[in-house]
Amino acid sequence: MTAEALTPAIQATDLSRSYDGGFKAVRGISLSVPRGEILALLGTNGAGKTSTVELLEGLAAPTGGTARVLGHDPYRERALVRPRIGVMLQEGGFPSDLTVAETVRMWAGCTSGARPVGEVLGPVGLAGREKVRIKQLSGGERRRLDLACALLGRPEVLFLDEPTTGLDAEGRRDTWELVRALREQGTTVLLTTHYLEEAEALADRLAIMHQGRIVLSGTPAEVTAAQPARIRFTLPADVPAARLPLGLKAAADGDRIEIRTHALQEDLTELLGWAREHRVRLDGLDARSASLEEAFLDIASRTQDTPAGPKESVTR
Ligand SMILES: Nc1ncnc2c1ncn2[C@@H]1O[C@H](COP(=O)(O)OP(=O)(O)OP(=O)(O)O)[C@@H](O)[C@H]1O
Repeated sequence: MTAEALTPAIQATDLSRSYDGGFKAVRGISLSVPRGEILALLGTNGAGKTSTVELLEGLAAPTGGTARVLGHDPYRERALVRPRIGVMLQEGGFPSDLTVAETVRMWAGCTSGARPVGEVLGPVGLAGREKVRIKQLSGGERRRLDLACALLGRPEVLFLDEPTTGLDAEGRRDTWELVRALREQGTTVLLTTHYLEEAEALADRLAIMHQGRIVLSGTPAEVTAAQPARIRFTLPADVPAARLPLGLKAAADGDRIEIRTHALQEDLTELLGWAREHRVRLDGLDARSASLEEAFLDIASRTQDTPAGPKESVTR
């Protein structure tokens, strides 16, 4: 195996970016995406995802730290990196009077080794729409056209910034299939998304950004496992929460009880055993494992003053 094949497709080390006026949008993030993997970058609005992706795409110079794409600095060595990557921005911004085919041909003119128009329109579901003008396309169709253009140069690394925003459920699934097929062919993908189920369905690894930092990362299973599971129920009015077994870390909100636990099966067994022994009815009993959504909401609820915790990196 060559040295290049062993280099991660995308690597960021302590990367940061400040805008004019001094606002720090990216505050020292480190991540590494091996070749042929999909990394989903998640975060609330303004977390710094696009600012980060733009650094990795070579569209802006970092204020600090380093970025490497296919072993090169994407900003300083743009001429080397650009032909090997595909970029789907949040808003393609194509001239609205051009047709679909004209747009792809125009884009192909700026792409080294561009494949034929039909080869990219078919997979994104725009076959037969060649003569339609951009202004007549739906929002979802424009997103597909953005994707078609990003695929023109058979990129080794593909950056997708919110690729399925505006797509209906079927269009979203089709895009997922396409992205999975690209991974099968060895393409490395970095995607940002607001859809947690998209990240869960596609990504080998996730990184959740908050206020310019990566605060949680790992495989979808690891990120979810870091969160406690929850058991909820209501106790009868004549049973005070203090009578619950001490080992259960229960919090009461009126008569509604919540237990957050990393040992769901054991704690649920203990609770049900106690309820049976004392003939207590647990109304509205609900036990559920942690979800990515909970991990995300927990992070999103952190305020500016809350420390972001130890700096975590997405490395293997
Ligand atoms: N050109 C700019 N000048 C100054 N501040 C900017 C600029 N672009 C972005 N920002 C700020 O940087 C922060 C991060 O923005 P960024 O677009 O990277 O976040 P994001 O995670 O991609 O958000 P979204 O999910 O809304 O797309 C935001 O507070 C934003 O207002």
